[in-house]
Amino acid sequence: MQPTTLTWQGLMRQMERALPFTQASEHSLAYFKYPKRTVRFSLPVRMDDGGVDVFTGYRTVHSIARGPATGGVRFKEGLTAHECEVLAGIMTLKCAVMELPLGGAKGGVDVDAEKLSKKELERLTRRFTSELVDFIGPGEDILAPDIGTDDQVMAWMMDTYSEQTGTTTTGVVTGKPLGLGGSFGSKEARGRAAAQVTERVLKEDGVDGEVTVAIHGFGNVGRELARRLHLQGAKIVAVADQGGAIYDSSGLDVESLSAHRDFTGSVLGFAPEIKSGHLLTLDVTVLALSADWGVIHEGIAPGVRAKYILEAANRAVLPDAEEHLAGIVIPDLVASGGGVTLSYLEWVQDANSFFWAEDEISGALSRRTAQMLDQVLTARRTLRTDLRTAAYALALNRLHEATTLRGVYP
Ligand SMILES: NC(=O)c1ccc[n+]([C@@H]2O[C@H](COP(=O)([O-])OP(=O)(O)OC[C@H]3O[C@@H](n4cnc5c(N)ncnc54)[C@H](O)[C@@H]3O)[C@@H](O)[C@H]2O)c1
Repeated sequence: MQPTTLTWQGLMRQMERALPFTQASEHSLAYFKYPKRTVRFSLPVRMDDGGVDVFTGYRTVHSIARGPATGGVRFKEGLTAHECEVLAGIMTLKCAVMELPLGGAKGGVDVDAEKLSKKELERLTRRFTSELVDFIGPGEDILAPDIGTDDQVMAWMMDTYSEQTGTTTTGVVTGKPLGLGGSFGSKEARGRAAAQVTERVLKEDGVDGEVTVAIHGFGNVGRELARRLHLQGAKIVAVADQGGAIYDSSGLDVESLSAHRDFTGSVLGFAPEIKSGHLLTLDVTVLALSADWGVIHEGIAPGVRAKYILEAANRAVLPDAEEHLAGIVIPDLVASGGGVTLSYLEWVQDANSFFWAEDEISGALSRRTAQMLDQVLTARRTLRTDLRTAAYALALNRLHEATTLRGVYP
C-alpha cells in the first residue's frame, strides 16, 4: 500500500513553509534539520523451533531541546531507520504543539509481530530493550506503544530495563498495564482526543447538519475514534482495516462492528464490501486516517472528495499530496496529540509514584486538547494560513525559544 516517499525533505519543506510565521530563523531551524541520534542494532532471537533469527532494531531521538525524548516503538515489517527519523521529527513538533516538556523519538523492529509466538515476542522485546539500556530512561528517552506493540510489550520493556539497571523504573516506558504504573485512559486517549479535535474544528468552521465519516484503520485509534464520533452524533458510513473495507450509507453500528472484528479478525462480512481505495474517495464530511503513514499520496489526492481529512495516524497525508488538498487536512500535530499527552501524564504519575483517578486523567486530557485547539485555531486565523502551517509555526516558536535559552554547549 505504501509508496516509498516518507521523506525527510518533506518534513523540512513543511517546517520551512512555517518559518516566515515564526520568530525562528534559518539558523534555529538548523537544530532540527538532523536527528540527534539514530541507533541501529541487530537482534538475535531464539525461536521456538530452536533456531536463531536475527532482526534489525532502530531507535531515533530527534530532539531533546524541550525535555527528554519520547515516542512509540513499532514492530512492523519493513521498518527502516529513515521511517523512524521522520516520525521522530514529527514527535518533536507534536510535543511542542501540545506544550509538553518532551522531545521526539521513534523506533522499533523490522518484524511482522503477528508471525511470532508470545514467547518469541517476549524474547525479541527483551533483547531490543537490553540493546537500548544505555540510551533510554525516564530522563533520557521514554518508550511508548505503537503499531504491533501493546501494554504487555511495554511491561516486558519496563521489567528488562529495571532488571539491568537494578532499580524498578516504571517511568522508562508508558502505555503500561494499570497494575504496573500505567495510567487510566491510555488505550482510549488518541481516539478520544481526535474526536474532540474533529468536533471543535467542524464547529469553528460552521459545518452543520449531518456529519458522515469514513474510517481507514480500525485498531486502537480507529475504533475509539469511531465510537466517540458516533456518540457525538456522527454517522460512520464506511470502515477499512487490513482485510478490506465495508460501506453502509445508513450508518454502521460501531459497537456491533467492534465485536464482529474481535470475533472474526476483520471488518469484512459486517456490511457490503467496497474497495479500500474507494473508501478514500467517498463523498463524506470526514475521512479519518488511523492506519499508518502515506495512505493519501499524490496518485490518490486529486480523487479525494471528503470535506476534511483527519490525520489520526502520523504523516498519513504525504506532503506532495497535500498540495492538492489545500485547507482540508486536520494534521497529525493537531489530530493525534492525545497519545503523547497521555504518555506525559503517565510519566508524571510514575515520577511521583502518585496515581490519579480516571476522571482526573480524562479531564486533564480534554483540557490540554482544548487549550492546544484554542492556540492553533487562533494562529490559523491571525496568520491566515492552514492548520498544518499554524501548528508548525507554534511548534517552531517554542523550539526556537528553548534552543535560544539553552544556548550552545560547550
Ligand atoms: N495506539 C497508540 O498508542 C499510538 C501511539 C502513537 C501513534 N499511533 C499511531 O496511530 C496509528 C494507528 O495506531 P493503532 O495503535 O491504532 O494501530 P493498530 O495496529 O492497533 O491498528 C492499525 C489498524 O490499521 C489497519 N490497517 C493496516 N493496514 C491497512 C491497510 N492497508 N488498509 C486499511 N487498514 C489497514 C489495521 O488492520 C488496524 O485496524 C499508527 O500510525 C500509529 O503510529 C498510535
